[in-house]
Amino acid sequence: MSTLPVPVTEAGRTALAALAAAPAQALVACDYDGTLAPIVDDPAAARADAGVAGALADLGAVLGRVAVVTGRPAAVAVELGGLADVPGLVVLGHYGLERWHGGELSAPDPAPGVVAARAELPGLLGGLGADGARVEDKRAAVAVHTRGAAAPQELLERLRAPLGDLAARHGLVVEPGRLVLELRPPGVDKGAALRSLVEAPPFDGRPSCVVFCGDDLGDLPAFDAVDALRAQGVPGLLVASGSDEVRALAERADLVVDGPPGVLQVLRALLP
Ligand SMILES: O=P(O)(O)OC[C@H]1O[C@H](O[C@H]2O[C@H](CO)[C@@H](O)[C@H](O)[C@H]2O)[C@H](O)[C@@H](O)[C@@H]1O
Repeated sequence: MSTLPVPVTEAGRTALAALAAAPAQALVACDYDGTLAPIVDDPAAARADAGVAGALADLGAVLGRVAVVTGRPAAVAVELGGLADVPGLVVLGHYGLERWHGGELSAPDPAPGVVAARAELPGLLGGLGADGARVEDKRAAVAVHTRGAAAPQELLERLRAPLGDLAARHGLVVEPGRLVLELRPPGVDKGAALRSLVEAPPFDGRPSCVVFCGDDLGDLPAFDAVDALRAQGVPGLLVASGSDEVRALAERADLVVDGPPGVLQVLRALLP
C-alpha cells in the first residue's frame, strides 16, 4: 500500500479521518485526462496507467461508490482507461450528460447545434489559417485542440472569439481546457454531475466523505460542489493533479500531487 501525503488543510485531514471511519459511505470521484491519464499530444492515445483500473476496483470493493467524471464521452474514457471490468464503477461522461455503469451506457442524441457547428468548423479553421489545430469529434460535443500547433497558447487565444461566436450561433457554450476549446450544449457541469452521485444510493445526500481529484478548469465546478457539501457538514477532500499548465486547482486543493502518478498513489493509499 502507498503512503498518503498529508493534506495541507484541516478540512482535508478531517475528510480523510471521516473516510477511514466509514468507508462504506464514502464517495471517490476522479477526472480522467490529466488526472488518471497523462496528457499527451493525441487525445486518442491518452491511456491510463495499467494500475489505475486495479486501484479503482480495490477502492470500489470497500467504498460506497467510485466514479470517473469526465469531459470525454463515457465509453471513450472506459476504453482508454481500461475500466470496463472495474466492478461498480460509474463513469459520467460529457460533464454528466452521459452515464456508464456495468457496461450499460445512457447517452442522449447529440444536440442539433453540435451537428451544425461541427459542419462549419473546417471552413472556419481554414479561413483563420489555424495550422496545427486538431478537431476532436466527441459526438455530443466538438473540441478544437491547439497542442500540436507551433505556438499552442497563441493559437488558442486567436481561436477563442471566433469559436465563441460559432458556439453562440448554435446555442452552445465554450468549455476551455488545457490547450483545448470545446463547443458543447449548456446545462451540465461536473459540479452537478458530482451532486447527482451524492444524491443517489447508497448516499441519499449524506455520504461520510467526498473525495474529488482533478486537474483542469472543467473540474472547478466539482471543487465548488465539494465546498458546498462541506458547508452542509459533509467532509470533503480536494486533490489537484498538479501541472504547469493549470494552477487554479492547486490553489484551492487540500492536497496537490504530481500528476497522474501522484493521483494513483493517492488512490492506492486511500484503501482503509
Ligand atoms: O474532463 P477530462 O477527463 O479531463 O477531459 C477534458 C478534455 O481532455 C482531453 O483533452 C486533454 O487531454 C488530451 C490528451 O492528453 C490533450 O491532448 C489535450 O491537450 C487536453 O486538453 C480530451 O481530448 C477532451 O475531449 C476532454 O474534454
